[in-house]
Amino acid sequence: MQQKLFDDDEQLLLPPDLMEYLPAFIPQQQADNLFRLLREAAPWEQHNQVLYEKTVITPRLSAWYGERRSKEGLSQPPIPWLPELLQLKEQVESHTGLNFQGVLLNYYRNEKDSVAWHADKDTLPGRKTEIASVSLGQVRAFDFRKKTDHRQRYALDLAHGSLLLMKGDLQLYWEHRIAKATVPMTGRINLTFRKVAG
Ligand SMILES: O=C(O)CCC(=O)C(=O)O
Ligand SMILES: [Fe+2]
Repeated sequence: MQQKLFDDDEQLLLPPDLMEYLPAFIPQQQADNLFRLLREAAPWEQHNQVLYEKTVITPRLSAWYGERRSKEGLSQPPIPWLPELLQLKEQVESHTGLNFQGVLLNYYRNEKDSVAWHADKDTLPGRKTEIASVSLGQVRAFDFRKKTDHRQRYALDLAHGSLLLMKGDLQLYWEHRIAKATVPMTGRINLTFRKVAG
């Protein structure tokens, strides 16, 4: 049976082997508290990225907890978890039956912040990439498109307190992004739980 992931007036029924979406994964109160805590306490950084040979500032802030790897794939010293994040990690793990060693946080401060089309590559050799993505704050549209046919393109609104599980061959054949918005928006924090260690 196909799982329904969009409103009745939207067409796409996403294959449940690629994505699962739970709009109210954590209670409102927990989502409110986490948003406030992380906005104040996370070690936010803004990075440079090379785009078409120009170095530009990444249009969002990011932070890590737990295990992580450098761009070159080298493991980095782990960053200690906050108790509230460990609790969320346990909720995600018990819901998904997966284990995650690290979490990448993105903070989109307003409508001008974004992440460009990409697929996530931090796959362990020989395994499918499974990424559990929790969203807090402002609802933003998550777009995804087929790498080989950009006309196959869909959008999903990621709600405050929601969980999106990306799995299977999604990272292999599809790209995703959070586009800049054309109307004013408040802050959104996204947490992507990742498998880092072996
Ligand atoms: O903010 C999001 O929902 C997506 C973030 C993302 O794609 C990433 O961190 O790789
Ligand atoms: Fe991503």
